[in-house]
Amino acid sequence: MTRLIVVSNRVAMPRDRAARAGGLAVGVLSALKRSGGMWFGWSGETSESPAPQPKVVKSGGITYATIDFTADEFDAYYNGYCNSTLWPLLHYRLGLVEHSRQNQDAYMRINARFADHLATLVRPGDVIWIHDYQLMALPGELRLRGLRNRIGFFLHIPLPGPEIFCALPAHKQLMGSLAEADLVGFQTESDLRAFRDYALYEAGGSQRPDGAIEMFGRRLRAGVFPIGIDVEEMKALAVEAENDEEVRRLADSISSRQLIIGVDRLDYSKGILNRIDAVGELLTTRPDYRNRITFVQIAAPSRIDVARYKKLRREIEGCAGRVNGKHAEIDWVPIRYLNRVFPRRQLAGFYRVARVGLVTPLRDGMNLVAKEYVAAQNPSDPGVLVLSRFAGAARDMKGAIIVNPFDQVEMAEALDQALRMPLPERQERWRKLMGALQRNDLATWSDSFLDTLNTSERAAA
Ligand SMILES: O=P(O)(O)OC[C@H]1O[C@H](O[C@H]2O[C@H](CO)[C@@H](O)[C@H](O)[C@H]2O)[C@H](O)[C@@H](O)[C@@H]1O
Ligand SMILES: O=c1ccn([C@@H]2O[C@H](COP(=O)(O)OP(=O)(O)O)[C@@H](O)[C@H]2O)c(=O)[nH]1
Repeated sequence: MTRLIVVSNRVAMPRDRAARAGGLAVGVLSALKRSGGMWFGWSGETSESPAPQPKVVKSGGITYATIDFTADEFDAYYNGYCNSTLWPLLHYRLGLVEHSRQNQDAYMRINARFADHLATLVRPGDVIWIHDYQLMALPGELRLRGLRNRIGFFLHIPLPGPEIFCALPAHKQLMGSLAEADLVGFQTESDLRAFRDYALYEAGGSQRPDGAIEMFGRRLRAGVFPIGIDVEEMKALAVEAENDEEVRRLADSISSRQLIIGVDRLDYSKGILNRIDAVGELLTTRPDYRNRITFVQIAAPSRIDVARYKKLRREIEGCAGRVNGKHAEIDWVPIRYLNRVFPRRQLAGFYRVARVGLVTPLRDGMNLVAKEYVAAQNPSDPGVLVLSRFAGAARDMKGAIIVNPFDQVEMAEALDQALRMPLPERQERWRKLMGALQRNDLATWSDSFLDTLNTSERAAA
């Protein structure tokens, strides 16, 4: 049997799982639990002199192999190139992109170091599945070291068209590296189209009748594999959470009001400011909602050393404070803002108590929170999902109220519609959404990606 080697920047170690938020780790872990194998990546730690060999831990059929970065590498690679250059660029935010050659070099060096370690860990016949924008240079680095294994690459975040992507000075290096993979996977058709456009119109490549893409002298497959969730797990968590102390506290404190919930990493791609303004707009235009709703926004700290994230935190505090200041009454505040990470089992309970799940990113690869919210609902009294059209999740979640997160008025109207929605319509929409989640769950995502990878033709163009 072939062994699966998963490679991602972040590895969710068994001991610190509850402490970190992020859909990639949740998805990868659950895929590895099913197949067993090895997970290689960054430990999440920095040290002055990282050990020359990865630290290896075995648990539950998975071998975890992790390396540390130095503080300087963490700064230039993770805070710098990954999260101040690639992240804003790939989320269509050219105005936020910061670029420096030093950070680009650090990114290339870390990708090369990952390849050095993998070259010693990987056996012939292993299948390598690389995840996300932090490791776009890795397929090329692995080939440079002579590895002939099947390599798959999955991009969890959006890919903009070449008009935007080519602003990146290293666009050719990174796309040239992806071309060394056997399969490149995306969350949506729009991301795949952007990749194809790059191949055809920027790299002078072509598309073969069987769908394979040729560019930079290589032939590879590319496809859409939208990530899903473990629906049964989330359903069970939500039912169990009814007895959780924090969930009870939330439910008791809401009393007869209607709860609107937002759950995100604190990230500008998630549209938290626009969302708070939309709640303010609702209370301004429909004052009868005063004292009848509560909006709970959980914003889990993320990338806290990056300047733009620090600034956003201050902006959210200011924005929530303004809306509360304007609309609060002596015994009620409309917005409860929590700047911390909650374990998923508690989130499941919070989702179930909420009448509205407000998921309005300005741009998002998928957004697993939208899917978790739906799976956690009580079938006899389900809540309503209000979802941004710019989340990958919007592609197949047609039972949601779909909104443009840049349109505050439309969002306030959607909230009003959700809060007033009669039970039969809520149930009908929920059944439709659950159908979509079940047809395309986490197992479907990893199985279909790995099946396609294992059967893809492997040849240079
Ligand atoms: O590792 P961090 O810097 O702490 O960030 C957490 C993860 O955020 C991003 O998640 C993405 O993947 C999700 C699952 O496919 C998807 O639903 C979401 O839309 C994406 O934003 C990031 O892509 C990961 O690499 C990070 O680990
Ligand atoms: O306090 C929190 C906030 C979020 N999450 C989890 O983090 C993931 C976020 O994934 P999503 O795809 O929505 O966005 P990402 O953060 O990966 O961009 C979901 O599984 C959430 O349940 C969590 O465990 N605790």
